[in-house]
Amino acid sequence: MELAIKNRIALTTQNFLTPKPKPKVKSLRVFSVKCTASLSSLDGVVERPWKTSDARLVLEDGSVWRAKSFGARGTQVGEVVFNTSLTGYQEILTDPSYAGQFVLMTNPHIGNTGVNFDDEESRQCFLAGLVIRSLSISTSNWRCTKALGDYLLERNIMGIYDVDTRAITRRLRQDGSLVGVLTTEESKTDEELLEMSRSWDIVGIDLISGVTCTAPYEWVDKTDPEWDFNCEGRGEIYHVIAYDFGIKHNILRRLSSYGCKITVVPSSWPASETLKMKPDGVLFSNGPGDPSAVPCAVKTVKELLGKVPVFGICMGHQLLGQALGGKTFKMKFGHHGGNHPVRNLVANRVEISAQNHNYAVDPASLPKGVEVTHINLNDGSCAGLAFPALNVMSLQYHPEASPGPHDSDSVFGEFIELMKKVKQKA
Ligand SMILES: NC(=O)CC[C@H](N)C(=O)O
Repeated sequence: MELAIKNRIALTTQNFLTPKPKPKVKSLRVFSVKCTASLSSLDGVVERPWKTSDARLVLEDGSVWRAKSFGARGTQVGEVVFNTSLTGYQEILTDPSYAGQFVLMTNPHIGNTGVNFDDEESRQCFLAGLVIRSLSISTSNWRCTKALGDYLLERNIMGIYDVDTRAITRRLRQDGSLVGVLTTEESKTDEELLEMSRSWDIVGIDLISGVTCTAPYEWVDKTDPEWDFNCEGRGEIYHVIAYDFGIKHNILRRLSSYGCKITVVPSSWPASETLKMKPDGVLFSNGPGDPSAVPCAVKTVKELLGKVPVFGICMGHQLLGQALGGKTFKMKFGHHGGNHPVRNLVANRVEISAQNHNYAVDPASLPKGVEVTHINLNDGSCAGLAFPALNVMSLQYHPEASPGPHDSDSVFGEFIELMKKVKQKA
């Protein structure tokens, strides 16, 4: 590794990877975004043409953020994470890996392209809620079929806008991810909401069982030919069993475009049943929550190791890391966005990647023979693994993008090559 990169990693690793102590609450502090125009002299005479704040986000550090609600109403608890993607809010909203989390978008303008049916990444929105700075008052996109607010309302997801997302992001970077409670209920006091946020934790909870499919099914959809790339002329069919820990549809579309016949199975599907189906390869998908809270999934992964080529993405990578004997840990505020530089040590190139995770595999905990194939250049964390002796490959991030750059798409081709090599040997 070049010295400049090594130094950069040494500098940043300490900041980003240290565990977070519970924040101390001195007193509740209220923050609200000021209106840019004022009708104060006319107050009480005319109705304000804009909505006034009707929601609060109370963080476990005692900060109270006044906001305006859109989408569903009620009270919801979750972990607040920030996402730096400039586009693709609908794919983010439907990524099951966000279950239990509020996604705060750092891009201040959200909603301008509305939503459409084709950009869904799963059957529903599993996230706790959406936090944005400014909600677009109109939608302007030829693919739009619905406005964002109506979509969230229909899916019973809370959203807030006119919040100082920049200030919250700085706080999360400083203190680490924070639990928060979002409410539109006036009757709940700030103290009650603070108490609620401090008595909930995302660590140690199995969130996979709430998002996985209930029965196996065949996946048939490919990437729309108009938008396909990288995989022309691959006619050969490989049968892949995809474990659904909260799988994003674009993983399935890309595998299918690359020439795979896919059977998606629930997270609890026994390894023995998978082996009976004689697949050419197994995919372990992305998924929400703490990877060390799902020992059953790790057991399944372990039982398949060495018997069939396997590819893990995000949660799948973390489960593989554990199955190989390693440990995962919670990061300070994780990686969420479409602009993460990763060094691919095998191809010796840098790829800009889409990421969404709060946990990582500790490379020091891995046994001999396991290779770190990719590293995140922002903080030096492990972004990919391989164990060639057992035909294992994995990425901590999202080669399927959706949303995000496509630099790492060719990894699906590498999985095909791995399956081909093993099949030819058999
Ligand atoms: N996208 C994912 O699979 C996320 C994995 C895991 N839930 C994490 O936050 O690290």
